[in-house]
Amino acid sequence: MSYKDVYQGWKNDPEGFWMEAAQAIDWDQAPSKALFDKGDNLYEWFADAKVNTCWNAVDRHVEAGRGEQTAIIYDSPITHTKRAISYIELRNRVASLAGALRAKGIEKGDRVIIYMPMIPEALEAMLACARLGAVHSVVFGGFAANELAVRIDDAKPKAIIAASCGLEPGRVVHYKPLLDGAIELSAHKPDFTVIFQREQEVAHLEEGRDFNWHGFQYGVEPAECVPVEGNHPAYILYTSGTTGQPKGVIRHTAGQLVALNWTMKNLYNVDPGDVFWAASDVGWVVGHSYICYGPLIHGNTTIVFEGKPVGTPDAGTFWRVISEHNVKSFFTAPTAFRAVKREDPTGEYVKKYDLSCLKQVYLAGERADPDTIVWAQDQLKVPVVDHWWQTETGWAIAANPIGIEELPTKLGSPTVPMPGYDVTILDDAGHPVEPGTLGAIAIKLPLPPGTLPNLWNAEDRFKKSYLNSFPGYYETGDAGMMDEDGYVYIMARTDDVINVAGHRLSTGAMEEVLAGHPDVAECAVIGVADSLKGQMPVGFLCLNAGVDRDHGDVVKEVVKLVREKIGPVAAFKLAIVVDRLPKTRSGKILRGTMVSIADGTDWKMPATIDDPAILDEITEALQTIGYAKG
Ligand SMILES: CCC(=O)SCCNC(=O)CCNC(=O)[C@H](O)C(C)(C)COP(=O)(O)OP(=O)(O)OC[C@H]1O[C@@H](n2cnc3c(N)ncnc32)[C@H](O)[C@@H]1OP(=O)(O)O
Repeated sequence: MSYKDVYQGWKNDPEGFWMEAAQAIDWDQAPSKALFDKGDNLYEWFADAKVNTCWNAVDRHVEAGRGEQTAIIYDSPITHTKRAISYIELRNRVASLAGALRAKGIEKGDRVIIYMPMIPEALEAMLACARLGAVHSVVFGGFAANELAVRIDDAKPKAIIAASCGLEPGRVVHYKPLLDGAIELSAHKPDFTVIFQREQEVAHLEEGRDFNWHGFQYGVEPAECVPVEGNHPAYILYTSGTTGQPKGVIRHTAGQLVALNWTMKNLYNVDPGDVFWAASDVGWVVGHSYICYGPLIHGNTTIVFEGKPVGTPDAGTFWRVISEHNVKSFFTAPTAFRAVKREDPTGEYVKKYDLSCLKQVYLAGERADPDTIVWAQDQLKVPVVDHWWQTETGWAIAANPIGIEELPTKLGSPTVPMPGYDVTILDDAGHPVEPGTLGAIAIKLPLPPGTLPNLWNAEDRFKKSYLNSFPGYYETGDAGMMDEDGYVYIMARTDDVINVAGHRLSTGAMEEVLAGHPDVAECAVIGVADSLKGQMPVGFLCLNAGVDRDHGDVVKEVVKLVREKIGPVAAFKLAIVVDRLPKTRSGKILRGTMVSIADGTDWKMPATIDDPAILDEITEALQTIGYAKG
């Protein structure tokens, strides 16, 4: 069948399409129907089913006689470690961990925060929660204690599972002190923590609160898989919004199982037993969907890679891993390829490895620039698929569905909508626009299985953020267009969220930190174009009257403050002191115009600007740090 047939098949009978896809899942109680309309534009999928994620991701493969197949390959160039874990080992390890969590009181519905680096134990912790029906919330290791505390207060976890440390090139990330700091800062206190002690740093455990990963499993009864309702939350994953308070995206159990399983063949073109590698982090949605759940549900081998595209030890690391572990489909962020390309533009490292196993490459997390795609195509000689999705959707909105049919690539486009997504471009008044016309990218409701049904404890915010602007549609927050062939083009965000090295960050959250500096009266943060990371944040600071300190010192202090409060992942390194910020007459800061000036792209004087002279001041200030060169 062609893509067109499959997409049309879904359009003709959406529920039939997903009921058929649902047959690939082992149900404790099969769903009576696919879609449940909850009213008020809220929908759930397979809500009346009973099912367990861990059973589908682990146990069923053992039951089917594939227990000896490798489930997880751990490859850590940082620690010079490689390890393979079979499905049977994974089942035993997860059942034991889940048993220990249960013995300490964790039950279905309890929240468990996971704060771990890229080690197999992070996946085991996720799966152990899934086994019990506990709702995990993984927090990325590059976030600081304050961000962890915000998530603890929102999710109210009964337990936190963490590692003693993470390892970044050249430095140890001291997770345990960060965790202790977060618990100190948060109003909600977990009952207990479980610490995986890494040999690179053994952390102090607080008697009665902190338990050793191995020790607390001693003598416990392994836990069986607990069937949960189809609409039971599998996890909460926090993502940046326009303010410092992150949004807790909920993923329902059954929808995730059905949708991710469908994508593994139809989009990523792998069969059970094939090796699939997503070089991301468990702290991001890619890590949830395509390091942990998708490949395991589908019976693939997944890779947990603890390293970087360059420097661990060189720009050939990706190719070594692909060749050594027989990777068939590889998923990474454009920023990672840009880093490799910068060090090895002519692909000398590529030539050192036999990459005949590699059949296709997938890029996501940020817009893939044509240069990077062409470079990857030339070097790797396989299809390079840019695809577009979001933390909210959990899987691709638009892609080239290679497992169905390889469509022609159009550089700059992540190709076409996937079944389940009725993508529409709307004007400001909410009317669909003609092909080739720029507008807000919206998706006609209902969204497909596996996407967010709501935000954790924040239904009003969910409606305000996604549903209210265009009634009957999900607002993606991206602007773009579709061409005559139905190809989607993503051009920009419609809000103040920026994307730095594939990490979605809130400029609003950074502004909240800058505004907390005692010498700062007013501030703005924008994302400027960066040839490596896509975008980089730049802060503008207006100091309080009477402050005559060295501007360089204030800048150093705010840079440190953002690292301490949000974390190194914010990559906030640039700030400038200015006298005034450009605003409209109603007081709105003209961030978009500031971005155009910084990037040297065309811009028009905003009709509502209060004082045009301020834009000259901003231009001069940006030139002092190497931007706005025209
Ligand atoms: C499709 C749906 C989605 O969008 S899901 C999100 C998809 N995004 C991704 O998968 C992210 C892709 N990006 C990456 O993997 C990395 O940025 C790559 C390309 C590997 C580069 O890494 P790196 O060189 O560390 O740069 P960076 O900008 O990521 O890091 C900035 C600073 O943060 C630090 N950091 C990073 N990760 C961690 C971590 N897990 N724990 C602690 N710290 C971390 C880095 O060390 C770096 O720190 P520093 O400022 O250099 O001191």
